[in-house]
Amino acid sequence: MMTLFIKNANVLNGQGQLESTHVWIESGRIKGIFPGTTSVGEILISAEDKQITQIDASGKLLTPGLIDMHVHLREPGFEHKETIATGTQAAAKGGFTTIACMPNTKPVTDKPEVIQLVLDKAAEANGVKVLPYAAITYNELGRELTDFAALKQAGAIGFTDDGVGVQNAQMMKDAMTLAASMDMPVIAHCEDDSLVVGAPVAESEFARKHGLKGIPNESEAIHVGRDILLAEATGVHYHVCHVSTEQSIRLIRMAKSIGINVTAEVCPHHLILSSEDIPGLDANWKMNPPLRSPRDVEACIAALEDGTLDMIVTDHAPHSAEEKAKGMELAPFGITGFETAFPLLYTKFVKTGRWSLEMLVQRMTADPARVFRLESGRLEKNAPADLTLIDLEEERTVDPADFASKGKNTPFTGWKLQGWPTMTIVDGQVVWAQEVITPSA
Ligand SMILES: NC(=O)N[C@@H](CC(=O)O)C(=O)O
Ligand SMILES: [Zn+2]
Ligand SMILES: [Zn+2]
Repeated sequence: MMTLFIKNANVLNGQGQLESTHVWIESGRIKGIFPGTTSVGEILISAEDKQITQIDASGKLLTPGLIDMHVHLREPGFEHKETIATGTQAAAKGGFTTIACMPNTKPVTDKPEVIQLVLDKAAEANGVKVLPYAAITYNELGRELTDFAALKQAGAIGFTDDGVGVQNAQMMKDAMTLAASMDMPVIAHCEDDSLVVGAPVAESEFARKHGLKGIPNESEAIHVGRDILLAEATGVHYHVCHVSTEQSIRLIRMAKSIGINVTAEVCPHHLILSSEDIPGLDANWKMNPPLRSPRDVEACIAALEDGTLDMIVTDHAPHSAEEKAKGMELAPFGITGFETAFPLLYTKFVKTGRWSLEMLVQRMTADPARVFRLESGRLEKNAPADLTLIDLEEERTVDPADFASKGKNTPFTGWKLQGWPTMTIVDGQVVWAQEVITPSA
């Protein structure tokens, strides 16, 4: 076990200010947090392990490791898009220490063996914590509930048919009743297929101009409304995936105000881009839910600010260049997310003064940890040493060629951003660093 001493890092204190801080890590946990004025020698003299790796974090932000509760790692079955090895490497490079992966693989994670396979592959990978979701229905077809008890036993942390909505209300109600009985959450991709019919982008001027069918806002919100009523009836913890519309937000806000157990997430792209930004028929701008109107974008930002939306997730959805080259109508939905998320949000919302750094960090650490009852997500004595170092000053241009992810499908190519992670630590082990670190006595 590595013993780490991170010195002179900038850490957010409870008041939202940055304070120079030393952090001592032993046996995978945070053993001590000291003001930067404390003499390093004095602290280290009491260390049992004398083989201590010191990391000089002067000028860098140190946060709890980032948590991403909605990602696609594509393995098993779609290894040409991503593998658990490449996906966790991309996650680490993006500063993420815990990620929760979706079941729309091939086979779908609808059986304990598939959950086990994901956990085995994750254990062989770089150390980033991988939490698997299991499917609600076999093959995500919406016809028959999976064996929730067996899947929970195998290590699933929740149930979702992400990729598609559960079309049948009784099926969703049965899923919620069963999940509630075993204290497990239901996580929903909200989309009513009868209102979508094969459209690649949102109903918008862009769709009209290019003669494309449009996805209406109601196709999302109608499921949110339905599921809130079912969550009220069953008492389940209901979590809404990738919220993108003003209408969904209105419903979630109302549900929370009367105490229904609903939580929700939002993606960086739905906070930053609208359908008006799509430059042309480039499928790197195609994702589900689609980019909506500027009004929806503003509603998402405001809802994240007031806590109606609880957390930020990337919905990291890698696809191959060949698949994305099929064009706006035929290419699959989805964009990569891990390696741009923090710099995008830092540059667009913190640098501009709209959000505090504290709020951004909370929505990517403490808030997901609270909602999904994870032990990580806080920088405290005795907490797991899941930590991320970030350079808030360095400006770099997004170039997919630099991604560790196999997925190069991003609409953010060429964007100049600040706030790049430089080191990611999981359970006290450095799982990724921009520069090689050598142990020092
Ligand atoms: N978000 C996407 O556009 N695509 C996801 C599926 C999903 O999250 O619904 C994918 O698996 O590619
Ligand atoms: Zn989805
Ligand atoms: Zn997804």
